[in-house]
Amino acid sequence: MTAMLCPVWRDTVAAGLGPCVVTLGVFDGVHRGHARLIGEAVGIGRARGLPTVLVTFDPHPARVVGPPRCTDALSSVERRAELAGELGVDAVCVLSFTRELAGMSPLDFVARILAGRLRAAAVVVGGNFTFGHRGEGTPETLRRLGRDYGFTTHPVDLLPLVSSTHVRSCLRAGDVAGAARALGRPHRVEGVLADGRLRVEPGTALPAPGVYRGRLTCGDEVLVEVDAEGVAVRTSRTGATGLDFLSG
Ligand SMILES: Cc1cc2nc3c(=O)[nH]c(=O)nc-3n(C[C@H](O)[C@H](O)[C@H](O)COP(=O)(O)O)c2cc1C
Ligand SMILES: Nc1ncnc2c1ncn2[C@@H]1O[C@H](COP(=O)(O)OP(=O)(O)OP(=O)(O)O)[C@@H](O)[C@H]1O
Repeated sequence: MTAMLCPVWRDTVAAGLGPCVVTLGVFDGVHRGHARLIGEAVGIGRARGLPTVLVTFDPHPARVVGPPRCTDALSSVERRAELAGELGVDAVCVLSFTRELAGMSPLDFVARILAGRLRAAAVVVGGNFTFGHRGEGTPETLRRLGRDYGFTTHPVDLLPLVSSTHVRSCLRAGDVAGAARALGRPHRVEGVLADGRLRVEPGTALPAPGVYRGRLTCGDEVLVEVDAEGVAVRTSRTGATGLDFLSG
């Protein structure tokens, strides 16, 4: 499939952005639950004739605040934007998740960012979404504040058993088929091939050590071995590529 062009804005929005539909969250991996949320946002945008903006956080909030947990990346921000674009999103806005952002109250976040910067006319979140200092804001908080700040709030029922955490634990167990079921497509890692090894960004979510069948972006099916050092790929190709994990 050809990648849809989806602009990525970092801590800013396009000049002259008018009212828009916003969907909010980390969206790591853009799994089937995220796709449900994005579908709802895009549907509202089309019905109202407004652009849809996906707002995401980088780095993962759990790397900055809260109890430590695995945040190995299922996707880069650029890959998230590519997948969101394929689902009809018009632009991705990346908010740097700093301690300063983490300290903002739900009211400040709504007033300064959602209403002030993004001019949100509608906000779509999953039923379990939290935001603001100590994660005190909920979809109900958004609904209440939205009445004052001029946006509607649309909480979406969670697709059961699908989360980025679940995909990460499938991968840790070497269950690339389970990861693909939750994602709606095979898990992809991106990197640079040289001398039969794929160099990936530190912090990339890899399946457990073992041998897998994979497919490079060029279409070649390849044997892949994940080991303590990283990823060995049986190919003579070199250069930047994606690698989809097809089966274990
Ligand atoms: C303005 C703002 C402040 C936040 N402050 C905290 C915080 O103090 N502690 C915390 O654990 N998470 C905090 N978060 C993270 C959220 O609870 C949540 O993880 C994040 O919005 C991503 O939502 P999602 O996990 O549903 O994608 C904050 C988020 C936002 C947007
Ligand atoms: N299964 C799901 N169905 C529908 N919406 C979801 C689902 N999982 C998450 N969302 C929503 O998608 C947005 C992004 O959520 P987030 O990236 O935290 O997903 P997550 O899969 O729960 O991640 P993690 O497992 O790392 O906490 C949030 O608004 C969240 O409520």
